[in-house]
Amino acid sequence: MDLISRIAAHFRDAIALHEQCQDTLAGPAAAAVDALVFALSNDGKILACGNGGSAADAQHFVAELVGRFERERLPLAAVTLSADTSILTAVGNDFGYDRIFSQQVNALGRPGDVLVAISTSGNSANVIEAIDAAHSRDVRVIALTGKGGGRIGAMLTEDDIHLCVPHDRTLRIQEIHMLLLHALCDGIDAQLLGDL
Ligand SMILES: O=C(CO)[C@@H](O)[C@H](O)[C@H](O)[C@H](O)COP(=O)(O)O
Ligand SMILES: [Zn+2]
Repeated sequence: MDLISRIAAHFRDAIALHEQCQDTLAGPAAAAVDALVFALSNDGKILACGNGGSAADAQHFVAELVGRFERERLPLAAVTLSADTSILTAVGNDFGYDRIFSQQVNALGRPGDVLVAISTSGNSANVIEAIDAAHSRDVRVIALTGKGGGRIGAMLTEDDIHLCVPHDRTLRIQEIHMLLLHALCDGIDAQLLGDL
């Protein structure tokens, strides 16, 4: 396949997946907005984590909550668990990589908080341990996954919210995850500030 056809195929595949997700994920994403707004309006905070590209997505999402999205508003309480290199290296070095997020959930998580846990495979051990820690601390979980949800899909409770992208390629799943995270920011602002 020549390079232009190869790139065009990315667009075609992404368009088809976006259309599919428009039908299946808008409802669960609206429930996620309600959960986030409820937490933020009741002194709760948002913790977000993921590995690799999902670490960048978590950071991107939190920056838009603490800073701003499209409109000026009060800063919102949110922390990225995948951004502090000293914590990540100390906990990873002393206790193991699987504990890098759960240690922070145990340090920071309080009942009424929300953990936004991002894993395209649904199988990253450190994200799984973070969700376990969230459950033990009455922190609600919003999980963004793909590939059928993996072990994370199987461990979520009725109180949690699962946004599972129906695709097997990490890059496509990440593209929808970022759209979802922007939709969550937009929904939060619409609830707090009114429709644009
Ligand atoms: O961004 C990418 C691939 O697009 C990679 O950095 C990717 O995020 C990493 O391989 C992650 O370790 C994958 O973890 P996960 O999404 O399965 O939890
Ligand atoms: Zn990537």
